Amino acid sequence: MSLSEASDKTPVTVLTGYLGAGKTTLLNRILTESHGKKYAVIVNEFGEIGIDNDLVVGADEEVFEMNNGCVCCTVRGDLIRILEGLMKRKGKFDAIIVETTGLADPAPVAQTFFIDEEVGRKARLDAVVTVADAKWLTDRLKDAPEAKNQIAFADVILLNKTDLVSAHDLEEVEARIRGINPYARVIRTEKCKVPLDAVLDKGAFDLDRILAIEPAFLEADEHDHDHHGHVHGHHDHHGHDHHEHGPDCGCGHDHHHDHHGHDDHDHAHSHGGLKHYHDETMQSVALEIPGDVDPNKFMPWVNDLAQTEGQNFLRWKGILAFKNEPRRFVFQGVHMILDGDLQREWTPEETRRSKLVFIGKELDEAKLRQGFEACAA
Ligand SMILES: Nc1nc2c(ncn2[C@@H]2O[C@H](COP(=O)(O)OP(=O)(O)OP(=O)(O)O)[C@@H](O)[C@H]2O)c(=O)[nH]1
Repeated sequence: MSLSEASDKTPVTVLTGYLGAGKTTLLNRILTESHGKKYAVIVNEFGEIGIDNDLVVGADEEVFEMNNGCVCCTVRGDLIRILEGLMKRKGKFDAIIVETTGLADPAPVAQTFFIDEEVGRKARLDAVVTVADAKWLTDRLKDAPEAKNQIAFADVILLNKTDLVSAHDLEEVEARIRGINPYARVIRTEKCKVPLDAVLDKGAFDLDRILAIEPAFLEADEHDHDHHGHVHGHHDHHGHDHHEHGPDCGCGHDHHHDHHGHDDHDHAHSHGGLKHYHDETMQSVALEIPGDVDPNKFMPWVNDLAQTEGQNFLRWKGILAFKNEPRRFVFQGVHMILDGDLQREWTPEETRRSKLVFIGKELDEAKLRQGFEACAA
């Protein structure tokens, strides 16, 4: 991970969600609303002729398609080429939206913005937005590992098609989402009707908000601390490979991360009406140091962590106070790929503190905490 400035990079929104959830509906909304901005749209149709292209409206926007191969390998190459082409014409648009296929794992798409130096200098991953189908999500969480990953991965989740379910069922499905990803902002929508500033240009993944609300949700459940990152010993690793290739394709992506849908034994707890589901295959850990960290300790620690544990981290993010640094260090990771920026200065009203959150599988909270605390300045 290297240090760079975030300021004038083009924001990129990665749009994901299961088949039929409403991604195209959202995209059309973004492109037709009068916002005075120009978006370049990259549509990834997984191994088929892109019909989404025809469905996307908006005369001014340019739509690029990527049609070939596994998103994790060949498509990353395609994406880099398209992005580099776009960057050469910088100034013609304000932001980039990448719509991923309903089946794609968003990780390799998100990682592209950290991995490729040229792309990373000019574009920044703004947020991963997942559209979830209120009617079908609960079923898909049982039978489609991709659906769960997309929820776990998200910064913003549109819980769409609210017109198709009862208020009770909506509560249920939102509680399931929260059990997988307590950090995403969940917005209930019909036909993806949402103020665009809720999904676009969130900046650093809405990190302030995430880290501010953070343990409040989790700690509502005082009787059971282990959902912070309890390591469950009975995961079924069926090793099903949902990609066309084996683990040695060299793309650095985790091809064996799909637990095989045996996760229907989530625990539900109820506290004052707020139902809690703890997803057994997806956990989150939030860590805080009430002060500065030493970058000379932190950087080697996270880089090492990325190598050794990165497979299990879907997303990790943080805001850190580095010793003798007036600016906040904002950091994000997708599996073993990391990115960090020195951003705005800490304001006089803010207490300098350092926070990290992890969303992933088999997180060893005690070990992560110990490692992070050893980085204190
Ligand atoms: N009832 C209802 N239908 C919706 C809503 N939002 C979208 N739809 C419909 O759901 C269908 C799928 O929506 P799309 O936007 O094409 O979904 P998608 O995620 O792009 O689908 P794929 O490209 O197949 O992955 C369309 O017929 C939409 O009109 C909603 O809030 N309520």
